[in-house]
Amino acid sequence: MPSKMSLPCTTLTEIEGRCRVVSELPGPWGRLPMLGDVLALNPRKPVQSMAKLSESIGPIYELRFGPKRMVIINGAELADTVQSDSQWEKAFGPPIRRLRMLGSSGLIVASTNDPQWGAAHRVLMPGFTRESMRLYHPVMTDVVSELIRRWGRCSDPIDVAGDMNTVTLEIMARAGFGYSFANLDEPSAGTNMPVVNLMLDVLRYASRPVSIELLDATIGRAARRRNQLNVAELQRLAEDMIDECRPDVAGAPDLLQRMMETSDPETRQPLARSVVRDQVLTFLIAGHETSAGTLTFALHLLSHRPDVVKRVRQEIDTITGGDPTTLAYEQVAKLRYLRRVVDETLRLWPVAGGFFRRPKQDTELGGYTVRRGEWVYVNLIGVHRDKHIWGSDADQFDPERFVRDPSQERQPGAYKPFGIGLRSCIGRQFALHEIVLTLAHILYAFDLEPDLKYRLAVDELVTLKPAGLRMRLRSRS
Ligand code: HEM
Repeated sequence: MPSKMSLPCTTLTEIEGRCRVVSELPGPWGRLPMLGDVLALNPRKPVQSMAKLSESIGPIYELRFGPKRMVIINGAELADTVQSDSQWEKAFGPPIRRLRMLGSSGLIVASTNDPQWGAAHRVLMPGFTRESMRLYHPVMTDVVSELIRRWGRCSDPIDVAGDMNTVTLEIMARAGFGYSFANLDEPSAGTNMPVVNLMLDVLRYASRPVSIELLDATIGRAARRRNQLNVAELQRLAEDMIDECRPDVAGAPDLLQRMMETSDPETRQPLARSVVRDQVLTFLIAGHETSAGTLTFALHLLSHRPDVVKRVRQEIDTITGGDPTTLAYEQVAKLRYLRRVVDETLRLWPVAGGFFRRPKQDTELGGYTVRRGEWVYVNLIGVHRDKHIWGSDADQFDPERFVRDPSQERQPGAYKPFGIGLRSCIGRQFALHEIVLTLAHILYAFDLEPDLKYRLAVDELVTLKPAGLRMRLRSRS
């Protein structure tokens, strides 16, 4: 029998006082000297290729890029292991790290130890309570109603992702910052809203492959310059919003008024203007792109499922008596079937893609050792389609999965579209309310006619989104 020392690919590790042999993590074929696993991933679709790789390698594997190792997990049980905030913390992978160019104290990109993150987090959290959500509801309704009126006059197929970006950005700006980019009722408020294009350009630059980043100093100079100009323009826009912010007299501050008028309850200090500006940009980008992607996926899936749309309309009839334009704040939470549709959409297409964690100490993950500080990427496509949890039809769209059955409680890590722990999404309730409300209005007003030639292709611009989806809408009235 060979000794432990002669076994290939093994290391010894001490875990919970037991000494055990742990195999080295598997990885993809074709690793290049120096460069590592660059050929294993489609650089334009890293999240989808990581999920694909897990089909051949297994739910846990490593990718190496130069000296850096990244552990990828694709299963619900493994995702469970990285939940604890006392043992794991947020890590910042390439696209999120690059978004620091917009402002380093933004909630998404700042480190948890950064005092600015703590201060902004504490000041903003009350902006997402039920009371605050109640204030955003009429604003959301106004914006969506404007879109419905414009679509009602439009006979051409619509650019779904473009219009969803417009509607969610406008909701974020009006509800969060008392600012309006456009009245969506106007014919000109179509898919080419300049600020949406500006943000998409910045996201495109942030999600460019590492291999292209190497060219920044040479042929990538022009792109870098354009990105700097885009970032400067967005920062100017955020400054304008701050300048235009008026004091809250009604005792119902929006997010911007809250940041301008409230001190950090812990330090009693107000937020610095630069910190406020970083949050405005963070919320404009994080608060619209993800919701827009989810709405776009939902409309794509629903356009092929008239049976589901029919049930959604029956539910709206029951709750509102047949007029969704009167949908009140409390009624949105009662649209339970529609909420299941949204949950299922986010299961199949978790628009954030995934998130990075790192252990605070050397630790065990799925029988392998992960060293303190090493990056672990939780690939949500893999986790949310884990057949051990979701069944052999995990790739199918079935909102019934989310009917609550206490006897079949899933493990906590199995469904995490909004992230984990302390650094999970602060805008979760905002997003769910806005998405359910928007879908209720759209599905009640229009029949969705899919382009039967369209095959779903998913772009990755930091977040996931259907590419080139167009759809014809038929007014039901
Ligand atoms: C369907 C829509 C959304 C999804 C799927 C989503 C998902 C996520 C995820 C996974 C994270 C954690 C990222 C990480 O760990 O690196 C996150 C963080 C965050 N999200 Fe969302 N999000 C959505 C909508 C929103 C909205 C509407 C807002 C604002 C109103 C928002 C604001 C934020 C912020 C500020 C953070 C950073 C929180 C922190 O670390 O302090 N998100 N989101």
